[in-house]
Amino acid sequence: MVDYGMGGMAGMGMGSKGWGSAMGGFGGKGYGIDGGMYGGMAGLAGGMFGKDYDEPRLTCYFGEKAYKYSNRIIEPLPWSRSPVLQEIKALVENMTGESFNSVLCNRYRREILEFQLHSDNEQVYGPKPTIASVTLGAERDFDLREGGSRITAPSCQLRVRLAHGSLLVMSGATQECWQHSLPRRKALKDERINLTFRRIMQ
Ligand SMILES: O=C(O)CCC(=O)C(=O)O
Ligand SMILES: [Fe+2]
Repeated sequence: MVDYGMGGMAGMGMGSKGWGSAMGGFGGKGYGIDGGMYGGMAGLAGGMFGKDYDEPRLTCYFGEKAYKYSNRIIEPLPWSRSPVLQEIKALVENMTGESFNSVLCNRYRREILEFQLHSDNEQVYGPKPTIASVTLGAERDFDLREGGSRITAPSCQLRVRLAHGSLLVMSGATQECWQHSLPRRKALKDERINLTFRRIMQ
């Protein structure tokens, strides 16, 4: 785990070691995630929310409570639909020492598009949330820019390469003081799946 040491206020670490058999399943086709995940993703892409548009990524969400995302409400799929995700969640919890009750899954079908600068600072996560981000498939650059509700003049920027099997942990005041994005890139051969494990306050 590499600690990027953001002055103790915000913390970010990264690592890829220590994955068990769950990750092995992601090497081949279909990433080993069961039909539940793909079913859910296809459902969202098909305009489940009334407004049908071509999203740059397919999204699904597992957890217990509905999730508000870009002015949309995403109903959770039950954990029982994906034993693989349960296994990965347990590994991530073990590695981070945190407990998570939801995971947002993004499957990127057109890598050429960017994921715009944002912070995951919704109230539902509470103050200083820990968000653990797992990358599967294609590598992708992940940019961090200092700024956000508490900082008006951005000063620091950071680029991290998210490799297959990597775990990026954003904690402390990361969401308050930093924004993150995926920069625009040429189309990649492989798809990418990103899993962000989060704790939603009950
Ligand atoms: O795909 C990624 O690495 C980041 C996704 C992200 O920032 C999000 O879902 O909020
Ligand atoms: Fe994010």
